[in-house]
Parts: sequence; C-alpha cells; structure tokens
Amino acid sequence: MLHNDDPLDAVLRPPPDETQEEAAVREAREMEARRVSAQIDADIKAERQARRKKRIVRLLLLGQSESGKSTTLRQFQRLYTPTAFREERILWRAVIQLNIVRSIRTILYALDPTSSTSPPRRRSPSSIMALAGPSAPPQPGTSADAYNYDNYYAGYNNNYASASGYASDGAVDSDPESDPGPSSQSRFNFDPAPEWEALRARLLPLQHVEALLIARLVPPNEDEPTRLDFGGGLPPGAEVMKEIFVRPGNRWKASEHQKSPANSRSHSRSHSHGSDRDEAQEALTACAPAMMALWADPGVRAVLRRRKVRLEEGPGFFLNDLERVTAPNYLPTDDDVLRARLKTVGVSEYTFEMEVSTGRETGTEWRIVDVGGTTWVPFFDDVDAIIFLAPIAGFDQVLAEDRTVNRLEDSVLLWKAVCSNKLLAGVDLVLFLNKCDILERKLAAGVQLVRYVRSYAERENTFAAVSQYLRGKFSAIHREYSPNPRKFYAFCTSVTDTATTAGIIASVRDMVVRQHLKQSKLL
Ligand SMILES: Nc1nc2c(ncn2[C@@H]2O[C@H](COP(=O)(O)OP(=O)(O)OP(=O)(O)O)[C@@H](O)[C@H]2O)c(=O)[nH]1
Ligand SMILES: [Mg+2]
Repeated sequence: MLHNDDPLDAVLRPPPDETQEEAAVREAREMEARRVSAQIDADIKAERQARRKKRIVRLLLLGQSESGKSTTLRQFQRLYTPTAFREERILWRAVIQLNIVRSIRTILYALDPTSSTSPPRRRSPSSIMALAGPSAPPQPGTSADAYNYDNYYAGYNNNYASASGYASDGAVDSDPESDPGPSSQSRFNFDPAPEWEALRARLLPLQHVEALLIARLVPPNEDEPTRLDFGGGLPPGAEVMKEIFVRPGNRWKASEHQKSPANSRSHSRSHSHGSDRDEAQEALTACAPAMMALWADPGVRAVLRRRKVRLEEGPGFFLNDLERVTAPNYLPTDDDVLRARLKTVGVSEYTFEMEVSTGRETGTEWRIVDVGGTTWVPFFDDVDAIIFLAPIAGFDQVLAEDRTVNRLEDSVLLWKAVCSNKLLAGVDLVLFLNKCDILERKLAAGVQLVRYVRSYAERENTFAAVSQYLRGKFSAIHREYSPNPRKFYAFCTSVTDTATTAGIIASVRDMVVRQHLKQSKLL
C-alpha cells in the first residue's frame, strides 16, 4: 500500500480553515524561526573558524632521562618566544654555576686514589615503567616520581656497560682489558701529584657555593640532595652524588627571578640585606684560576681517561669556557642556556603563543608537555604529535640511574613501548635521533659501534653509516609495532645546536600544524 501523505508534511501544512490574519501571523513566525536558525548556523561557523584561527597544538616530549627533552623545549621557546627566552637567560646562571661546581667535584673525586666507582643499582628500564601503564601513574608534583638518582659519573664511564645485553641480539660486547665489570670494585693505582692537594684546598669554597645554589634552586620541601666532601675521606655510601632537579614549570625561575642581580637592585632599597652581589659568582671568579689549572693539568686528564670519566660528553659541561663563564659580569648566551643541565622531575605542560609572526601560523597556541625522566603514562592520547628523543650517542654508555642498563638498549625498549601503545595509535610520531654531534665525535675518536651492537657487523664505523643503520632500526620498530599506519618522521639531531635545530623545528611545526588543520577540517 502506497502512502503519498508525508506525516510531517501533514503536521506542517497550514490548517485548511486558516484565515488571512492567521496566515500572516504564521508566516511571520516561520520567517523568524528561519532567521534564528540561520543565526545559529552562522554562530557555529564563526566559532569553528575562530577555533581554527586560534589553533591549539599539543605536543608531547618523550625519551629517557638526559635525552634532550627540556633542551628541545628551550629551542621552541628560543624560536617562538624569543623575548621571554632572552629575559630568562640570567636565571640560568645559577644552573651553570652548579654544573661547573659538580664537574670540579667529579674531578676531585676521581683524583682520590681510594675512591671507587659506585656499585650498580638496579632499576627497571624505562620501557618497563612505561608498560606498567595507567595502573601506576606518576602523579605530577608528588614524591612518587621524584627520582633523584645516584649520578656520580652520570653513566659517563662505561665500566658496567657489559652487564646488560643489548636489545634483541644481546650484543653488548665487553672489553676484558678496560672493563672491570660490576663485580670488581676498581681501585686505581696512581700517585696523586702534590699540587693536586693544594688545588683541592683552594677549591674548598666551592662546597659553600654548592650549598648556596642548592638552597636557591631546590624548593625547601624537596629531598635533600647528597653532598660530597671536597676534602676526600668520604663516609661509606656517601660516594653517590645525586643530581639536582627541579619540577617542571616556572617555580624555580620565579624564585631565581627575585634573587637575580637585576631585580635585587630594586629590592635592595627596602631590604637592608639585599644587594646585587652574586655570592656564588664571586666565589667562582675567585676559584677560576685553580679550576682552570686543575682542568688543564695533563696528569689530571690522564687519571680521568684511565677512570673513563668523560666530562666533555656529559651534560652541563662548561670547563672549556671557564674564563668566560666565571667572569664577574657573565650573562649566559643562548648556547649556554641550551647546554646547561637541570634535571626535570614530574609532568608539566608549557603553554605559549607564538610571539613572532610565522606566516599563517600566527595565533597558534602551543602546549608542549615535558615529561621529566623516563616516566610516562599513556594519558596523553589527545596530543597532536609526540617528539621522541633517542640519544643515540649513548650506545657505549649506561644509565645514570642504573649502571646495568645500556642507554641505547633503554631507548630502543622505550621506543617499542611508545610505538605499540594502543592509546597512542592515532598520534603522529616524530623521532629525534639526538646527540649526533657527540656520536660523530665518538666514532671519529675510534669507538666502535660493533663492540656494543653486534648486529652492526662489518659495516663502516662512520657517522653516515651508523646513523643510517640506527635510523633503519628505529623505523623498522615503528613499522612492526604500530597498531595502525600513521605519519612518522625521523631526524638526526643535535638539539643544542641552534642553527640545525631551527630548521628541524620549523619542519616539525609545519607538519604538526598541517595535520592539526586536516583533523579540525574533519570535525
Ligand atoms: N652535545 C649535546 N648535548 C645535548 C644534546 N641534547 C641535549 N644535550 C645536553 O644534555 C643534557 C640533558 O638534556 P635535557 O634536555 O636536560 O634532558 P631531559 O631529557 O630533559 O632529561 P630529564 O629532565 O632528566 O628527563 C643537557 O645538558 C643538554 O644541554 C645534543 O644533541 N648534543
Ligand atoms: Mg628535562
């Protein structure tokens, strides 16, 4: 049976006995309804356009501790909020001062013939923590994620590299001659030069500088970082030097800002104690000749070499710039800020609008999540992209927090966990094979990748070949473990280098914004 009558049509049809006046009222009402409906449509369109205009882009930075996450974030800030970045440079002076004091302490410790490298401490590799998933999330700002690791040599001596097998092929090789292994507590036989004691005495004021800087940088309710005795004669167990950390965000900067010489000038009138002197900088200026003598001493360098302490490859290395950075009126340069090391703990989101005109990107709000250390939880499925940092120069190093775990192995496992995570299946991935400058120097100095990664076999030990090989390995993991196909980009980076990183960040920005736009058009 066919029904020509549309039930809706029947309802909407004007009543058959409608008078002329009634028809006029009805038509006016219908016209008003159409006008309201058109207005609603226009409002929705305008709102969508406004949202698209003020785009909000979310990026997540992931990677093991010291991989360069915060440095990458600083590069974004340097490029897109240059005024704020420049204004904050003075605040980094305290961090650089602390980096210097810590390097000197590391040398003094190594010069003590009775000191040994501290025993390895076991912890789960990053990926295992990552795979633990949401059941054990680190809460931002709680002590649960406040790792404050033993970082005496910061994993920059590879004594324990052989304790773990590398990745799937288990190919961390060991060198029986230079690798004492975890069981042998190496004691070094050397006669300390008499002048070293004199230098040690001249450097004693640094102990006070360190305490001063820790008090300034670390909020009072944080765990006390362990201090090392500059005079030697350490109590058992005191040989670990914990790394100073801050929680992400601007709190430490805010307190530094108040204390910075530029600001204390205005405070000094109201506070009788206030002064624009920087006590730490004054002490460093006074200690500079002794620090330079220590670092330039060929005997000292020989001991460091024997102990495999490679400060130059480590974070926060400023000993080659002592004259400049210990000058009384020293102001950190952009490069210094990027090279300074301050460990992040916890999870935090940095929001900034691009300050400079970047063409059609002007007005984009960027939210970059910096996840301190290796802890991460798959809470971040609403991010537009992840920048994953794999510091490939660490192929011959072990983790500072666990000297039984090879750094490259740790990165590979974490990458696998990120790629295979189902919650992140729709998130585009950007891989930074980072610290390529160190990798290049290391390979040129003759460190063989094949000793740590057996599958590298007979290939050439050149930067081009090694970086291509590792890039291939990471890409293969992405292909194999990603639940769905997605966009993937890989770059060889040295994120402390401003010139090369600017281009890479611009590509990442364009790509993320393009993807973001595509997504918002689909909405
Ligand atoms: N030479 C060199 N140093 C780098 C590079 N990337 C980072 N660094 C340095 O390595 C150190 C560690 O970098 P961070 O950015 O603090 O590392 P992170 O991933 O934030 O580490 P956590 O806060 O512990 O999670 C810093 O002193 C950086 O200056 C690089 O490509 N080359
Ligand atoms: Mg960090």
